[in-house]
Amino acid sequence: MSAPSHVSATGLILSDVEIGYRGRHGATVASGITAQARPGELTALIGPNGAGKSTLLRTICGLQPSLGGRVELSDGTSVERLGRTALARRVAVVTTDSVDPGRLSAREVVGLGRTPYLAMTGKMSAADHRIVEESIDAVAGQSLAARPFIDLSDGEKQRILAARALAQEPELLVLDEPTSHLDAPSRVEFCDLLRTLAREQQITVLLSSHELELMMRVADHLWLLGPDGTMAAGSPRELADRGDIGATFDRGRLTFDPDHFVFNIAEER
Ligand SMILES: Nc1ncnc2c1ncn2[C@@H]1O[C@H](COP(=O)(O)OP(=O)(O)OP(=O)(O)O)[C@@H](O)[C@H]1O
Repeated sequence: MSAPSHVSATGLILSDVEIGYRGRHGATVASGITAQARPGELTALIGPNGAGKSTLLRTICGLQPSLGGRVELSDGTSVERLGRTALARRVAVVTTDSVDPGRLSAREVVGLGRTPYLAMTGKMSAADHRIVEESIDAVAGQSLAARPFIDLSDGEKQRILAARALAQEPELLVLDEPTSHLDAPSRVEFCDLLRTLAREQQITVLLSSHELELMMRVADHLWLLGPDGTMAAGSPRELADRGDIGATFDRGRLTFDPDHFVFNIAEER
């Protein structure tokens, strides 16, 4: 599958973004967020529970409004200005609860990714079918394609949902904790797959995760959302060397070793 024609070198740009909730129980969750995610790279959003990762991803995907600042795609378009269909042609979202497939086959689930491109008839063209097959190929999913989606394992489902997202031909692929239900080898495989897709198709891939050691190893770029509502961005090595990872996650017996990208748990005293 080739890179979509609309990709550029800029990807996703956040400028002084404020996220949070309006209303009686609303509050600012984080502010002053300025960061970039580039095409061809895997950017991982990490941070402690409640820091605002899901809130930020929803804001980036246009699923909730920002409280301030700008979220822009490669050509400077604000996501909040795009209508639903235009947004779905440029931004694909994978969350664990984002699909209720009934008895749809895995191939039919991937086909849902073509929805933003279909005419009123809802009928897929030969080109749509070709893109669906290429998307299934990209995740090595042909052996799963005819099976009911609901019968697949969590790891297989994640691959098919990634294929559905690819079928949208997005420039930005956003995944909220995509590895949370996977075993250790599947986590590594799925992240490697995302990185390959980012590179080969020049997609900007942004995922959130609590798998800190894994993200330190697989991500090209990290966004670290701190408990104080600020964001630090840089390569895993840069954040480790600056002490940002330890400052955010060291607690009690747990300390981050910046030389080896691992967390150590001290013996109980
Ligand atoms: N609908 C809502 N209205 C008001 N506050 C909310 C709402 N949803 C989430 N919050 C609050 O926003 C903050 C950030 O939540 P969010 O789910 O974005 O964090 P997170 O980093 O994804 O957390 P976790 O790692 O635990 O999934 C939390 O304090 C949460 O209580």
